[in-house]
Amino acid sequence: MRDAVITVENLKEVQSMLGAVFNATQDAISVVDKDGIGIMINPAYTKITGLSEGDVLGKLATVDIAEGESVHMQVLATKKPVKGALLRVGPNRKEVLVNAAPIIVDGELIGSVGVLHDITEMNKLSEELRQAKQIIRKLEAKYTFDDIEGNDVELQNAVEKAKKAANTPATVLLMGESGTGKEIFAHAIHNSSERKYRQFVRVNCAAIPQSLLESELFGYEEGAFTGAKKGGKKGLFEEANGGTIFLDEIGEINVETQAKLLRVLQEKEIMKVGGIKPVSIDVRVIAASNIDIENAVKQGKFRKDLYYRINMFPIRIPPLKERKGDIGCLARFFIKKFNQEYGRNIEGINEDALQKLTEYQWPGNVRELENIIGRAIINMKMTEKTIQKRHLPKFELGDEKINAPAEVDFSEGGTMTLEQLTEKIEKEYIAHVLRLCGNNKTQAAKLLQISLRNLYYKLEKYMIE
Ligand SMILES: Nc1ncnc2c1ncn2[C@@H]1O[C@H](COP(=O)(O)OP(=O)(O)OP(=O)(O)O)[C@@H](O)[C@H]1O
Repeated sequence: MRDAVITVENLKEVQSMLGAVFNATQDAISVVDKDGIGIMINPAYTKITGLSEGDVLGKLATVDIAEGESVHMQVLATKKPVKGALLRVGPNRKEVLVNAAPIIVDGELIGSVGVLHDITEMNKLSEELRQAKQIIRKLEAKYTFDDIEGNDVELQNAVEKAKKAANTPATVLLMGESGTGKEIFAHAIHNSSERKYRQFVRVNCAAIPQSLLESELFGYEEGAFTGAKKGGKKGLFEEANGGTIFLDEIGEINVETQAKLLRVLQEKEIMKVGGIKPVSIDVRVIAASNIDIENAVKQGKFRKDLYYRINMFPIRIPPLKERKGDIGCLARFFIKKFNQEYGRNIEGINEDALQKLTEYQWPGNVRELENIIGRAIINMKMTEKTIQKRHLPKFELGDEKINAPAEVDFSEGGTMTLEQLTEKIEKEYIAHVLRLCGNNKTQAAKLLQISLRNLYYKLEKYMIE
């Protein structure tokens, strides 16, 4: 008898504790009986859904649903819990995340309990996050057509073509030597297209090792290969969904990945590595190449069908040596830019210096001219206001010999292994050749007689900028 009293007292205690939790929790709770008829709700339920006890108790579980399927009814039908269902409830169509579980007593189903979490705040925050990301993305694709300097007729034709392309969903192929401004064009096309508030993703196809390229571009499923991340990985195409993907150095993609890329362009869907279900995507592709892809097609290195696909809207950007008339305005443009960056007040460049710039062949194109102007300004005294010939650094191919052996100092003999010494010389020589080519990597690779991909590999290995 005494034991029974204690149990009853405990039961009361437990009951009032549960009641307190039930009433105090910020999440809405609703309980229905085995027939799906509402029997209990807590105050948070009314606060979130706007429905009072009178609206739901004694009524079928579907009464509070504005959009979606009743989770209570699913639980009662299956006797299994339901997790993470998204529903809209009540007259205000509040968006909630619902978890529900069956109530089973002595093996018998007697009802279902549901917990509804208000996700309006979470949605508001994710929307704010999305907008913040958009702004960052916009900053990422930072150039517009106004940033493309130059009056040359062929360059202006290219700009006009790019503006037209921007208004269409067409795949664009930008062709031009290294440093001619392909990336600025890609940014500008994206920024004046209807996708401008979405992601712009740049991929340097030559800088990603062949073995990783496919999984980087298309992603992979969990367990696709040894070392694959748990949960798999999104590919760059998926990252760019809704926006633009800029495939730089597209000529460097291997033939197998070319086949996959062709499929993406044709079917507008990607297949992850190790995946079985294609994923639909909506991405505008801008490809760029500084090699002659038509030639690569003839040599069997690039798929003809892919070439036709990407060559729908070809735009050729002329090298600087073909538009020397633009050197003056570009030089002045970069002076202005460096004045701001370095806090200087350089007023211009004189005729002699300009003449020297015009005589040069500019293998590194506009990028090289930008570097030369930057270095000239660094060479100038604070009191000097005009760039003169003597301020220009050595930049003519031929001023230094490409094959000049690197200076090797053996005084520290014995402190380096042969491998370390070989690497040291290799690093210096690559940096030297790159400088001579005005940072034109394609030309440097050609002179070094290594592939562009191998050059990228070595640049990363030796951390050469
Ligand atoms: N017409 C231009 N007006 C102003 N700046 C330019 C122009 N063309 C190129 N530049 C500048 O030159 C540099 C190189 O341009 P960009 O990176 O777009 O060249 P790229 O053709 O993509 O080179 P790569 O093939 O090596 O990637 C950038 O700093 C860019 O701002």
